[in-house]
Amino acid sequence: MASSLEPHREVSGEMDNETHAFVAQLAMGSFLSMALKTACELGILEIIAKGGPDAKLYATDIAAKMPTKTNAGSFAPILALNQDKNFLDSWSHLKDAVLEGGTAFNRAHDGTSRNCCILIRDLTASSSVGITLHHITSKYPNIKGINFDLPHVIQCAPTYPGVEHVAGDMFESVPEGDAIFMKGILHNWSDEQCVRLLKNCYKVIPENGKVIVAEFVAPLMPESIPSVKGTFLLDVQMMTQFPGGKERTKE
Ligand SMILES: C[S@@+](CC[C@H](N)C(=O)[O-])C[C@H]1O[C@@H](n2cnc3c(N)ncnc32)[C@H](O)[C@@H]1O
Repeated sequence: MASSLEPHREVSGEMDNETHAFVAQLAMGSFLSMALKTACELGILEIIAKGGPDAKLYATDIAAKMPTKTNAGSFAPILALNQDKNFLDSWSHLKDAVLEGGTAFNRAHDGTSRNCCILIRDLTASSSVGITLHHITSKYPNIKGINFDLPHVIQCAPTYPGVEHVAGDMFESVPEGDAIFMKGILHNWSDEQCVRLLKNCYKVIPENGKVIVAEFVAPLMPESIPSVKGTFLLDVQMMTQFPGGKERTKE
């Protein structure tokens, strides 16, 4: 008999985004109970329910009604609340089951983006042991790659053709490159730390250089689909493991 946990299609080779998101959900499932426990302890569910069915509550509105006082300053609980609330909102069936009250939502900002085309000769990447860079240089052997990471990580990195391993601290400086590719790096760090890192990247790229960032994009409105649930699971994981870490919206 078919169950909602069974995959809906055959997956061969590369996983598609929704399948990957579903696997991530299973792997990070414990964050749902952690977020729910925190929401209960902070009284978030009661506050939203008390707002009534038509209430539109921002995270700051909910934070203002919370009796809990923390030592972390006023910004930290609001930030944490946003992350926890987005995550819970993306589990709409849970929200519907628990809440009879209003909807909580986030402030929207307009933003624009543009596409760019890049030609890379030297590519610097912060990428652990260099596997991502190896995928790139094996397909495009004209690209020379520099895998940059902390010394204890570089120590364990295997040798790949076209990939040079360089050890250092990206908050001090990063190696030069026509392009700098960072996958899953910025979400570990606070906005201030990201700015510091991005400034270090800017210093070492040429005038027409590129900094390429690969991250999950958090939507402005939580939706109950696997890719969004996965992004907010990761958001909660970042919040719990890295001070200031978070998944960011496109803006
Ligand atoms: C989330 S992992 C990167 C994941 C990898 N890019 C991938 O796609 O699988 C973050 C990496 O940043 C490295 N890192 C952390 N602090 C660093 C620093 N100050 N300087 C350089 N690398 C650092 C970590 O050692 C780790 O390998």
